Amino acid sequence: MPARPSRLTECPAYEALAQHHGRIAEVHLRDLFASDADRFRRFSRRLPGMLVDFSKNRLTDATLALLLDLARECGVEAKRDAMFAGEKINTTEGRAVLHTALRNRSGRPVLVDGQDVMPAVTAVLAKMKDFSDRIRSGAWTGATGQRITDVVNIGIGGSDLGPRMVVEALKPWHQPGLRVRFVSNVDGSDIAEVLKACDPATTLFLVASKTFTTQETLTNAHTARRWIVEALGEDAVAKHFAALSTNGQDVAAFGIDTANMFEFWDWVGGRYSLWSAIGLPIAVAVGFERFEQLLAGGHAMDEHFRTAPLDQNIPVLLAMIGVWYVDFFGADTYAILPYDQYLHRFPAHFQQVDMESNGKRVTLSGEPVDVQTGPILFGEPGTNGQHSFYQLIHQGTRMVPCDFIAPARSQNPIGDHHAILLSNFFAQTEALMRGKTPDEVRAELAAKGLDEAAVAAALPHRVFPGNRPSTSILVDQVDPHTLGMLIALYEHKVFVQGAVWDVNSFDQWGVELGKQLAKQILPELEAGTPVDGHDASTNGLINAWLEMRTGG
Ligand SMILES: O=P(O)(O)OC[C@H]1O[C@H](O)[C@H](O)[C@@H](O)[C@@H]1O
Repeated sequence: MPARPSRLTECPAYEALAQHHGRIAEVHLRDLFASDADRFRRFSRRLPGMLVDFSKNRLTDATLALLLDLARECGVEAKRDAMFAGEKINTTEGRAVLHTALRNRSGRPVLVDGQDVMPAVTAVLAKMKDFSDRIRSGAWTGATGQRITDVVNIGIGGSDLGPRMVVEALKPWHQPGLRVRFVSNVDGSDIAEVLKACDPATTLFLVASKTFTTQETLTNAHTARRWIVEALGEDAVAKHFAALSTNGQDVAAFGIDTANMFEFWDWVGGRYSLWSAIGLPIAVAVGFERFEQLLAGGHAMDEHFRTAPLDQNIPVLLAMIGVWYVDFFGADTYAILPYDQYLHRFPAHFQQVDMESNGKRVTLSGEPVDVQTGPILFGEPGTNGQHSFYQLIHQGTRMVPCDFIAPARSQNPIGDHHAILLSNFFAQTEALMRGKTPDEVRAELAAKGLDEAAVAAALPHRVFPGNRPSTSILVDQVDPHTLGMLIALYEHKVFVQGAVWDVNSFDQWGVELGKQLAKQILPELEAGTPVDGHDASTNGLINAWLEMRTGG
């Protein structure tokens, strides 16, 4: 593979795209649809159970060809193959990136440092099956012999968002009488509210932390441990705690029997870890068989990503469309809008996956990037978002590319709810694309009997420019397999964008500084004497808090 130019803007396709952008920026999507009856067919792709329509994006055949040229010039295919092959593509941490091995159902070995990781993956899966079966059947009992009714996952970041999102998404498959709860925030209110709802005799904690050093998780875990020990005694810990971690030593030091530890490995990134032992709360909530279906869905998307030609490759297409908006249209933001209540944590999970992966400012070789990188991601389920922030998406000054996701079939087919939901799903993308022209507004207002002056005054406020891009993803239903496909699709999309921007999508050094400073400040707060070692604002805030905290 010829080396890519050190700067993205020096890639021939980048230059060509910049010129092409000048031409396409003037073109309205309404006209692209009007002039091409075949546009939907040409700009949509299907996989079993999934339709991805990207025809309502600001692109033509020429755009797509150039975007795929750019992907090739950036070596996306070789980087993808390097990831699947277990090369240490997380260069700042010297680690392979192999969440794909966790869901590898192919029987092919996956080598890290010459060693096949699959036997260890399979062994942990077997242990997860055994454990989740025993919790669900009631064979695992607490210290007093009662069955477990509440499993509380204590974790944060990747050790919370992914499993929490999936557990929420698969609620129709939860076992009655067995609740899976999540505690993440170090704010004591988070754990306090969960403990209020639980009985120590029937509660089991999963302490989920890749490093087992995360302050929030350990603080919450210690509080949970005290709660169990106070109610049931020290010996109860073994029956009421398990750990999901890569760090056996610290798990043992915490006092959790390593027999109750579910291992994973440094080649699993935190935000990609829901497929690993971190997925144990998922297996407990919906059963191991369905957890395996989730893995199978992820694997199906891996196979597609690994083998499909770029112009058929859905993660690649979505990634390059994203690059198009970020780098050529200057779009700073990006919205994921699931029209499915069960997917309400999907945007929150991908906020971490995307923003922690590609929120980077230097290339792999440490040079400042010469283009914008990861966008600001936000989202809420439809239709709720429609009554909140969609106004800005329709009529604000910024372009906000949106992904709309909906299931064809509802898990709760009640009356006409689903048809109403989907009518909104279809209507929003149509409205964003078409907009409403001055002529249309004029005719509408005139029909209402408004006089000319009133029409003229109202007109600018009622016009929708349209031409606002969206991608629609329709899935058969939100079930474990489809959800696995969807998650892996977005993971790979983020990967491809990171490959184009030439950043390390698998480290997160930006999280460290605040952590270090908090460690310095905590003893100052505990000492309780006024401070003067920080900047004036930080000193002022700390000293004010020291006064205010007593409520005096
Ligand atoms: O799983 P842990 O080691 O406890 O890490 C939990 C989270 O905290 C870190 O600060 C990172 O920003 C996240 O990527 C990670 O998922």
